[in-house]
Amino acid sequence: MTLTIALPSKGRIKDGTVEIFERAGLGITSIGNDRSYRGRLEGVDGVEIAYLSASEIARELAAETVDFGVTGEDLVREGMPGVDEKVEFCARLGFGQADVVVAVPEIWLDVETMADLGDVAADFRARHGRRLAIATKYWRLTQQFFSRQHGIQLYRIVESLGATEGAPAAGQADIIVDITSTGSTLKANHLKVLTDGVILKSEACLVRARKPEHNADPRVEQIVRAVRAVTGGSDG
Ligand SMILES: Nc1ncnc2c1ncn2[C@@H]1O[C@H](COP(=O)(O)OP(=O)(O)OP(=O)(O)O)[C@@H](O)[C@H]1O
Ligand SMILES: O=P(O)(O)OC[C@H]1O[C@H](OP(=O)(O)OP(=O)(O)O)[C@H](O)[C@@H]1O
Repeated sequence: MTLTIALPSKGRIKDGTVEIFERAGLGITSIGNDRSYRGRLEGVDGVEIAYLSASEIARELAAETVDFGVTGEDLVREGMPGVDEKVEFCARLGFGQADVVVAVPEIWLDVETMADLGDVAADFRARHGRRLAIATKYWRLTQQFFSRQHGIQLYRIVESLGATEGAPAAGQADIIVDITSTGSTLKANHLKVLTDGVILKSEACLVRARKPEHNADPRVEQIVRAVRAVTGGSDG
C-alpha cells in the first residue's frame, strides 16, 4: 500500500515543513522536474509526497484521500466535525503559530470578556432590530465557541473570505473571529481581543488520518517517530 503525505506547496508553512523533514532524516526527492507536485520519501519505500496548499491539505485529510498532512491546526479543526476521532495530531511543529480570536471594536469600552459579549448579544435585537453579526471564515470554530462553550445563541455569522478585520468598519459585521499573529492588523483596524477570547492557539502540525490499515504498517510509526524526535516529542 502506498502512503501519501500531503505537504504545503507554497505559503507560510512551506519552508518550515521542508526543514523539519530534512532534520528528521526524511529527505524528499521530486518526481520529474523541480516544479513537480509529486515527490518521494528517501529511505522509506512506497511513500508518496503530494504538494498542496495548506487549506487543501486540511480538506484531503477530512476526505481521507491522504494518510498524513502538514498544515495548520486551525484549518484542520475548522474543516471537519468530530475532528479528534477522524485525525490524530501527531506532532506540533513549532512554526506557523497564530491565534484564532474573538475581536470587538476598541470603542466597546465595557466589553472585555465573552460574558460581556453575551450580554451585548442578548440585548442586540432590542437595541438594533437585528442579531449581532460576526464576520469570519471560521464558522465551525465560532459556533462551537459561542454556542457550546459560552452559551451565546443570539448571533449571525457573516462569511468573510478576506480582509475580515475591515468588516466592522465597513458595516458588514459588528465583531470578528479571525487569525492573528503579531496583532498589528487588529490594531490597525481598531479592534481588541477579548480577555478570554482566544478560541485556538494554532500552529503547523503533522496530522494523520486515522485509518485502520495504519495499525499494521510500521512506516506510519517510523514517520511519526522521526518527526517527533526533532520537534521535542510533542503530540498536540
Ligand atoms: N499571520 C497569519 N495569517 C494567516 N495565517 C497564518 C498566519 N500565521 C500563521 N498562519 C497559519 O498559516 C496557515 C495558512 O497558511 P497559508 O496562508 O500559507 O496558506 P495558503 O497557502 O494561503 O493556503 P490557501 O491558499 O489554500 O488558503 C494557517 O494554518 C494559519 O493558521
Ligand atoms: O496579526 P497579524 O500579524 O497582523 O496577522 C494577521 C493577518 O494576517 C493574515 O492576513 P494576510 O494579509 O497575511 O493575508 P491572508 O488573509 O490572505 O492570509 C490574516 O488573515 C490576518 O488578517
